[in-house]
Amino acid sequence: MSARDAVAGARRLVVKVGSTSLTSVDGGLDVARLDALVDAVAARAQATQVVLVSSGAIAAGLRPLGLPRRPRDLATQQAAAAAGQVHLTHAYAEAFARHGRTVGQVLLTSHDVVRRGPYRNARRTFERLLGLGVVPVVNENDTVATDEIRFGDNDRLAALVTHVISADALVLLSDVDGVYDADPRAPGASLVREVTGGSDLAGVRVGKPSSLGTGGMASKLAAADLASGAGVPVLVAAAADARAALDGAEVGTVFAPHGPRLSARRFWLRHMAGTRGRLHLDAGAVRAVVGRRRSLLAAGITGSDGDFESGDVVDLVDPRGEVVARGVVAFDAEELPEISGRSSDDLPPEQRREVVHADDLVPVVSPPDPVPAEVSSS
Ligand SMILES: Nc1ncnc2c1ncn2[C@@H]1O[C@H](COP(=O)(O)OP(=O)(O)O)[C@@H](O)[C@H]1O
Ligand SMILES: N[C@@H](CCC(=O)OP(=O)(O)O)C(=O)O
Repeated sequence: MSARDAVAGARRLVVKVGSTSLTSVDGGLDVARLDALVDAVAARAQATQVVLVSSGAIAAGLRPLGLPRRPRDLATQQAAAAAGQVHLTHAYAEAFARHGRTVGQVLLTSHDVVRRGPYRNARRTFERLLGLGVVPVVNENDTVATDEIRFGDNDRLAALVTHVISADALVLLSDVDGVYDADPRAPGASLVREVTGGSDLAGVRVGKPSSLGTGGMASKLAAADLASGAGVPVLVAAAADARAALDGAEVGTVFAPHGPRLSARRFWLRHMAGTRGRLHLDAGAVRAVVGRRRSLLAAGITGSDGDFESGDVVDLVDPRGEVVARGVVAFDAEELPEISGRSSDDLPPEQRREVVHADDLVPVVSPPDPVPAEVSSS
């Protein structure tokens, strides 16, 4: 089955739409475009469970706060998101109501999907919302997300949500009708219709995001690479072509799936941007953790650095200093020196547990095909 057919036939679908497709350049929601998008999604949602990941909170907050352009500092971005998210959700609720559908707002930070408890909650909530026929409308919880726990861009968030709900396909909608081999604002750029491996992207050059977008095409490529590399077909298309895209028409750029599907927590652990510290492992621990997929015990740790707390994500490093795995640590940084190198029998009962449980651990593999980063400055 082709990736376009997979999108058309998906029983569960994640559709992500970017700020540029929902807002006008001077800030403020473009309700006509939002309505048109909702018409397309609602038509599809009759036969398919659809989760909508929508950007646009910051852009929608500019006008209400009297801001002339997208702010650069995090605090003002967060304030704009707080004001804008209200308008965004309201507009979606009204637009879907015209189709007799209810929306549910889901705001996530990366902690909510890395930590086991919140992850299970989020997954359960999605299942329940979908079971009730509600269309979940997801965004990053911008007001509380700090630099360390940000997804950073909604393309990545959408790739992750696709895994959280085990969706069959991911559609990334933007103001551009697919991936071009060069910045489409420059003359002569042509559309790449299908990506089956990194070689299809070898000649692709990526320019800056539009003035309202966050990640630009580079982040869409990275998200498409993450999702398709973990077994999910991806389509990048124009929001204006949403209906055709969701019907499997020959629009946009498709990324064929390759690689095994990972659980969402492992997917995120492997690909998340930042970690809070490092645990140094001896050779035996590396063999146990990477080779035999065992939990990491205190006995195999030779040292640690960083300022982490129990529940944070840390890198696991081999004796040569290479990162070999990532995992959720079950101790605070200050407890590690006291327990490192000691066998479980030597530890007091309250510390006799895995430092990183096997379920919270994923080996790190380097990506086979590099994704183009932003190169031009148009
Ligand atoms: N090689 C490329 N192919 C397609 N679009 C590109 C490319 N390089 C830069 N872009 C720009 O990326 C923009 C889309 O990213 P962005 O502004 O972040 O949108 P969104 O808000 O939809 O996430 C388009 O407006 C396009 O001009
Ligand atoms: N969470 C932010 C959007 C972040 C983002 O990735 O934006 P975009 O590049 O337009 O998809 C917001 O709602 O404004």
